[in-house]
Amino acid sequence: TTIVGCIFDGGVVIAADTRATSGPIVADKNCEKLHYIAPQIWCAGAGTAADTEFTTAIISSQLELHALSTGRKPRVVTCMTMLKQHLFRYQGHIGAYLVVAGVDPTGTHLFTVHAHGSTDKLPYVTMGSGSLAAMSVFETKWKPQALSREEAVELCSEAIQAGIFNDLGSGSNVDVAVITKEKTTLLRNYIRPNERVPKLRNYVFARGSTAVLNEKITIRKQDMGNFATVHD
Ligand SMILES: C#CCCCC(=O)N[C@@H](Cc1ccccc1)C(=O)N[C@@H](CC(C)C)B(O)O
Repeated sequence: TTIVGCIFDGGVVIAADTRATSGPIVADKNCEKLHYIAPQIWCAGAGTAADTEFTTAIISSQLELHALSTGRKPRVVTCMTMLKQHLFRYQGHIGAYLVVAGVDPTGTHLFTVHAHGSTDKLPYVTMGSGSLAAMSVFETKWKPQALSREEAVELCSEAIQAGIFNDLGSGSNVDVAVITKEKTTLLRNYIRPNERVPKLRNYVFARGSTAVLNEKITIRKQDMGNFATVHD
């Protein structure tokens, strides 16, 4: 997996590839790694598919109950804290490596949460087996000046593509989610760089397509008797 997150002036972008693997086998060529937590909080997941799916669903549910009991909009830091405490309790046995991003009344936030429960708060992050390929893009192209929405989307898309093309654990398509104060936009399969083109069913070549450079006919000794002696 390659997953990334990047803050821009007005919100935050997260993106992911769509490959699920089981050893050397591609188990799913177009799976979803961007998970809904709350209207303006989304999570990208790497690691064990089941663990990322269930962990985000459980915390999404708990966060909704928390928002209802407080009567306030859910905060990204609350989501991050619930995730880290859950994962720490299981001492890393829940293989969920998450990028948590969103906008709440306190502002725009981007965190990473690792399976053992450690967290980081940064302006751009990468996770998964393709994270080094993706980080090479950020370390080369990211700038401290505020990025525009388009710049952030392009940068995240390029970082994911670095993972898709250089990491065997990543592949297929690019999914993107753009979260702003106004709304969240999920761009499923934003880029499809590995479309499978229809294969030609049959290959017919005209005679002479391949030049015959020389011909050599050998008759076996024991076959010599099989030819009538021809005299003019
Ligand atoms: C078979 C099957 C379904 C997917 C199995 C499955 O979790 N694959 C994992 C790799 C893995 C991990 C731990 C045990 C085995 C296999 C996988 O593809 N993880 C990607 C993210 C998830 C959300 C798709 B990525 O991190 O590479």
